[in-house]
Amino acid sequence: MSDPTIKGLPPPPTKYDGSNFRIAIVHARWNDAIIKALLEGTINKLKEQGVKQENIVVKSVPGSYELPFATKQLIEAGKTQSANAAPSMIASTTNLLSLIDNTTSQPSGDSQKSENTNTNTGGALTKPFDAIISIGCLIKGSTMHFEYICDAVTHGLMRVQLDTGTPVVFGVLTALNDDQALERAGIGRTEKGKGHNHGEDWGLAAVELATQNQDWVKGVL
Ligand SMILES: Nc1c(NC[C@H](O)[C@H](O)[C@H](O)CO)[nH]c(=O)[nH]c1=O
Ligand SMILES: CC(=O)[C@@H](O)COP(=O)(O)O
Repeated sequence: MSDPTIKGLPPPPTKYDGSNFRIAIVHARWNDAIIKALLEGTINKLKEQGVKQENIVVKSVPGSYELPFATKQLIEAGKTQSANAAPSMIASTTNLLSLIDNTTSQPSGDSQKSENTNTNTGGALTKPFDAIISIGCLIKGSTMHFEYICDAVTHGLMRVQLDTGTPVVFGVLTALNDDQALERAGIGRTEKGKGHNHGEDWGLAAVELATQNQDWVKGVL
């Protein structure tokens, strides 16, 4: 086992506030016991940073090979949902303003703000996703299938985030055996102990990148 004082993710440089973020998680179902542990670790860490349960959207696909396509489609679906919600948001804001001052008022610049933080009647945000976490677990078998899927998924997820401008956290374990995967899901069963749930690192990365990206897209450094 590597030296934990050397390898690993240090605490984030600052405490991030995830309370206004909308995060999507898309996970494969292969190697389900490991996926379930990773998913729990990810969601717990998101909520620990203030992301609300109603603003965490979870979808699943059969295997890791489907992750890049599903991730891309989820990002686009979030943008479409936000655009569809915007007119109703403006209308309801206008109606509310006219009720308040009893005169018809044009949507203020604030309506732009409401478009960016749309909420529907359920309280869940309907703005585009601030980050996506793509979770899978690939375990080497006896053929080259493992190598090809690992390579395709890795490059596919990187391309999705660069093409869309939405942060995509790489939550895919590429394990050579079951125990390597179990240890990285925090449910190890050998003398090495339970290990560390990498889902926690992915939850941290999602909120950090969402925070930094909201400044970068506005030209704030
Ligand atoms: N062997 C694993 C797979 N294989 C399935 C593929 O990901 C894919 O669903 C299939 O080829 C149909 O397109 N998936 C994993 O996530 N983990 C594995 O260990
Ligand atoms: C990651 C895989 O696709 C792998 O589990 C498939 O196993 P095999 O190479 O024995 O078919």
